[in-house]
Amino acid sequence: MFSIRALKHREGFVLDVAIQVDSPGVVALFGRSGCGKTTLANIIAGLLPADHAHIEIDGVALDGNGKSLRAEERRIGYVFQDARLFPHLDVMGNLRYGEKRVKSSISRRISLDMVAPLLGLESLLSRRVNQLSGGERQRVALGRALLSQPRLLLLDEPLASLDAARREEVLPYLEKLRDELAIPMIYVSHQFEEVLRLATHVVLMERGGVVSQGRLDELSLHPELRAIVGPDAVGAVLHGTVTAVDGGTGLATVRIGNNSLRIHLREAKVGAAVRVQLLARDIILATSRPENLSVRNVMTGAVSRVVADDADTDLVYVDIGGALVLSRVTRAASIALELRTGLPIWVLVKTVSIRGHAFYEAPETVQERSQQYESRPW
Ligand SMILES: Nc1ncnc2c1ncn2[C@@H]1O[C@H](COP(=O)(O)OP(=O)(O)OP(=O)(O)O)[C@@H](O)[C@H]1O
Repeated sequence: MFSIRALKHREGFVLDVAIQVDSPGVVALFGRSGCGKTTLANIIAGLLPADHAHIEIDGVALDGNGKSLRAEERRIGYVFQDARLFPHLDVMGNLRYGEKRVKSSISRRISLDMVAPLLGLESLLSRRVNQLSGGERQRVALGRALLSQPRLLLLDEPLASLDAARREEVLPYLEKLRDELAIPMIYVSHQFEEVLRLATHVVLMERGGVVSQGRLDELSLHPELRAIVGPDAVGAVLHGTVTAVDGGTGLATVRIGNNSLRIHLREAKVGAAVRVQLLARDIILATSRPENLSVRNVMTGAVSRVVADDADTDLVYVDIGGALVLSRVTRAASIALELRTGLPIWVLVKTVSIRGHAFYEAPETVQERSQQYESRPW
């Protein structure tokens, strides 16, 4: 789907990246401030010339082999931190602007009738830009970008200027774009929460380079990611499948590895693929089967390894059968329990502490949508 190589020298900074993503979905560029995310996004969009670039999206070469398409020829819908709407136009006028930029030779797959309900814009169409909240502005910016019939949406920290409540308001719309339109997206962020909810592939960047890339569950325990998000936000990200939903309690049972977890999930459906994060600080370990506890989620596994995190704390990796969970325990507890590789262990986690809101459709569904998408002549 994406093949990106870019080299750019700036005073005191070198961007040198190679990104290869074969699956459809949302590719998150994640890293600290100044690591080069926006520089790369601008090169992809054709707004910044690189010293060397090879950019291919869905088999279409945008840059490379001596040919570089101009920004307006790339069909990339770029949404920035600030919505950059036209203040003299109302919402409808801003959306129509996106449509006007489309060449007649391109078939229009995305219509205003589709975008308005998808982004909850129906009641806002006649509003002036200065009558919109920050979240609404970003939704209009997304709509305008979509109506330009992009082959790729490039979102550079689209929620960064919003407060937490507004971010929560916009995030479900981004999830809908990912799941219902299956439009390829590159999502630039330094907010792990957003990556956790949206990304299907993560590119971890540091000082102008790619440290690692892959699925978030594979990268969640990467030391560099740990260093960026900090000890309190460190935890295993796991993929599982909903096997049951209890209508009474609203709890979904999610199969992960050889174990099951009960999780609060919005709109959980049996068979849906789910992503959950278990923060290392919330995981309790026991060396014998625990009884008479209020904790609902008890998984079984074996200690995979124990590593020192700091002077007083150990990180314990537990294999729960095909997946690793991380627990942060005091060195004193680690010694008292004689934690060591191979030791059978029970892993406890309170339902309320599981971040299970991030979920997406079964990969095969996304794959199917993507194939439909690719078969369209636009
Ligand atoms: N116009 C410019 N001219 C020279 N150097 C620049 C320019 N813009 C950015 N840089 C430098 O390039 C490096 C990468 O910046 P970039 O904005 O791409 O990082 P980023 O990861 O997007 O950061 P942030 O998350 O803060 O937006 C930084 O060292 C920055 O100082």
